[in-house]
Order: sequence, then C-alpha cells, then structure tokens
Amino acid sequence: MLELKNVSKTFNPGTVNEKKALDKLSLNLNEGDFVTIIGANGAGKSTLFNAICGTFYTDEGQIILDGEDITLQPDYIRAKKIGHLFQDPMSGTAPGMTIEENMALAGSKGGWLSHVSKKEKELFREKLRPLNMGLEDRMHQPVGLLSGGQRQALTLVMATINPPKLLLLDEHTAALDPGTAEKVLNLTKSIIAEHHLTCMMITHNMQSALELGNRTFMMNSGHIIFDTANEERSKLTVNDLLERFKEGVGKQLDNDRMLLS
Ligand SMILES: Nc1ncnc2c1ncn2[C@@H]1O[C@H](COP(=O)(O)OP(=O)(O)OP(=O)(O)O)[C@@H](O)[C@H]1O
Repeated sequence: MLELKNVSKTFNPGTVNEKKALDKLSLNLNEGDFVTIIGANGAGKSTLFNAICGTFYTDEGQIILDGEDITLQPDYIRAKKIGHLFQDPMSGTAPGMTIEENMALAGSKGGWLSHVSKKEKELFREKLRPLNMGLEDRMHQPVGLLSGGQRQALTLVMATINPPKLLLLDEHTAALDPGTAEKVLNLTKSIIAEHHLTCMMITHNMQSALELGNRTFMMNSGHIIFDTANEERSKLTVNDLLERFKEGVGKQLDNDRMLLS
C-alpha cells in the first residue's frame, strides 16, 4: 500500500543548523498494516509523516502510495488519500465553524458547503453517535466550544468519513487526559478495524506500541532500525525494545517522555 525508497530530507542545508532528519529511509507497508512507531527524540518520526503528506518535498527517494508515485504531488492532492492527525487537538478542525460545517468540509469531494443534503446530515449524525459524546445533538454549535478530547474524536471521524488509503496518527492522544486518551484510542482501534485502514501511529508509550496494531518500527537518526511484526513482536517486552535500541544504536534510548510513560 505504501512504499518509501531511499527517502532523505535535510533541513537548513549548508548552514550551521543543518539537520539530516531522514537518511535514505525505506519501508514497505502491506494493505491493512497497523504500524506503531517509537524512537528517540528527534529520530525523524514526525518528519517521516510530513514527507509522506507532502508538507515539503524530499531531497531524494521515491514515495509510492497504492501503486501511484506521489513523490512530487502537492500536499492538497495527497490530503484526499491520506489522513493526518496531530498531538494538538485544536489543529484538525476549524473552531469558528459548526460541527456540521466541519464535517461537510471533510466529507466534500469538491462540492459546495451550502449544499449539505439531508442524507449527508443524517450520515454525519450516525458517524458521531458511537462516540457517546452527544456531539450528534450539537451539530450547529461551533467546534471551538468543544473540549480537546471531543475535538480530537471529531477530527478522527472527519479524517475517516471518506476512508483514506493511509491514516497517520502523530501522538494524537498524548495531549489528552488519561481517560479521554483511552476513549479516543478505543475509537481509533474500532475505526481502523471497521474500514480495514492501513495506519501508522507514532506513540511515546512503548507498552501500547507493542499491544496496538500488528507491526512496530523503531526509529533513530532518520532510519528505521528495527521492524518487527506478528508472532516475533507478540513475544517482545518493553525491556526487549530498550535492549534492542541499545544494541542497534550503542547507547540508551533518550526519549524522556517514552521512558517515563
Ligand atoms: N521544519 C524543520 N526545520 C528545521 N529542522 C527541523 C524541522 N522539522 C524537524 N526538524 C529537525 O529534524 C529532526 C527530526 O525531527 P522530528 O520532529 O521528525 O523528530 P521526532 O522523531 O518526531 O522527535 P520527537 O519525538 O522529539 O517529537 C530534529 O532534529 C528536528 O529538530
């Protein structure tokens, strides 16, 4: 479903702030893979997602999504095929627009917002009902009035109204309180399972990295240094992951949030 071949990205080349964030990174995802991604601070995890979404063009390499070379495609074209959620619950929705308008925007295939049909309105309500947050009864309220957890749940529903070929989750529950984070994570799991989505999720929680999905990537210095799946992965513990990092990199993992969680 997704293939990256020798993808590299250097920020601020030729300056004192030069930073090689992706270094000839290659990966291959099968359709329906749900990959969790862990790694050191500054390993290039968010940069990998930004490269796939087209936030910037990569310096070299190729990105192929569902058989189509998207390496030079602009981000707004890729956005129709790739859902991207961030840590900040405020970033995925427009606060001044109502829930219905936000959903219409997410669900629109180039049509006009003013033409939200009765059928679409009912569909939006149906999508919100399973959240058990009462959002289906607040369709005409501005999204800015919702809590962070409600907004992140709405963002997730919006990102999957038209199921994307690829869903990228960049620590999307990290800014929520533990109870809300669990709710949004459960919602994530059920949406992924319902639509058989191919998904990559960055997390700082190593235990959930091993429990969620079917595959885990460990990143360091712009590379994937460990790729484990299925039976092999099911036998791993958090300590095995730490050991693996030390073996591969020659030093302890230095991600404070990861080690504290
Ligand atoms: N737009 C940018 N301009 C300059 N440098 C950047 C930019 N984005 C990322 N970097 C640098 O590239 C490196 C990789 O950053 P990235 O955010 O991808 O790491 P990460 O693995 O997501 O880290 P963390 O777990 O700390 O969020 C870091 O050194 C970062 O400072």
